[in-house]
Amino acid sequence: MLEMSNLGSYPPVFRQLNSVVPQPKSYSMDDTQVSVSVPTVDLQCLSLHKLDEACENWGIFRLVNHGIPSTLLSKLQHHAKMLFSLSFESKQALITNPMSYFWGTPALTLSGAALKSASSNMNWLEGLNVPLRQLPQIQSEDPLLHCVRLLLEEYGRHLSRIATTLFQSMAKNLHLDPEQSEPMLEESTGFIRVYRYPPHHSMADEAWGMIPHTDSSVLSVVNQDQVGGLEIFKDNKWLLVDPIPNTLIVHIGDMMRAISDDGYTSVRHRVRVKKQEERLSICYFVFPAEDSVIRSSKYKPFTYKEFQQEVQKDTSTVGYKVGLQRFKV
Ligand SMILES: O=C(O)CCC(=O)C(=O)O
Ligand SMILES: [Fe+2]
Repeated sequence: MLEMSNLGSYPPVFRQLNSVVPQPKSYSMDDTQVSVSVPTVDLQCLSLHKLDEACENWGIFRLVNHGIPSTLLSKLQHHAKMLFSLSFESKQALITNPMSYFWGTPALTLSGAALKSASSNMNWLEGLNVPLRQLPQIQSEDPLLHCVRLLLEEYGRHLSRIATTLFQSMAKNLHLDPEQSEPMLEESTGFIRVYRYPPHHSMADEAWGMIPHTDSSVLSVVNQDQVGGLEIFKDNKWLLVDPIPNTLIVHIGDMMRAISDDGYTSVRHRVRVKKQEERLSICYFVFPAEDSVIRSSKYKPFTYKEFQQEVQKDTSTVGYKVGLQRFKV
């Protein structure tokens, strides 16, 4: 029996029973699912060597002892779940500028609206986009939104601390000049995406919550619930990254890859959704200062702003992100 409760909270496109989700051939779901144990990095006793190895060989690691109270993590998950369980129409009315509510794609315009893509790939997700710098401007009368805002503010402060500590250690490992590396991680660019991946009722057993991609960020930090579904591409195989309570998953993004002159990998990843269970994740992304030039031997000098414009153009015209390849020397 399919889990049908609260159907009205899902965007209409996700409500049809027995709909066939278009799955492009290159994203077919017939591969086996094997779990992988990604390297662990301990933020309290940070080993520069372990961190360097994880960034170089994996582009992803599990962060433990990160200093975020487990009560904050569970409160945030709980309140985000409550917010998503409101009716679709209430969410559209309630979640307004500077936040935004979107579904079907994680690619957004600068104003936070879903970006029109040339491809017909449906990402089985709905989300909340939250630019951290603008969070204090949100003065909602709604008690739930107010509570979510306060929790996100506290969570955002922890994530800024974590990203800065990790980036400074990576910069040390890469022997970057401190003056040049400082603007490569600009805390004020940080934003949070809260995603709900609805259960799907299509003919297939599974669907893509998010199709394969690399993140455009310097670093991304994922806080997933216990449902699972995050996969990485390593050694020519897709591998499952199982959830472990109170740990975070850190991805190296494209900007860090360029900053490290391709010394670090930006890992390809995707999210698989299940038929019965919805999944929730809270993700943080941080970038270089918009106009700071990223210089390396592998790429033409470029700013994050130029990179982002290229990604948006490719998504609307070609249908997918080409990314760093566009800037290769
Ligand atoms: O929900 C997740 O676990 C991952 C989300 C993600 O990869 C992204 O937003 O780029
Ligand atoms: Fe991602």
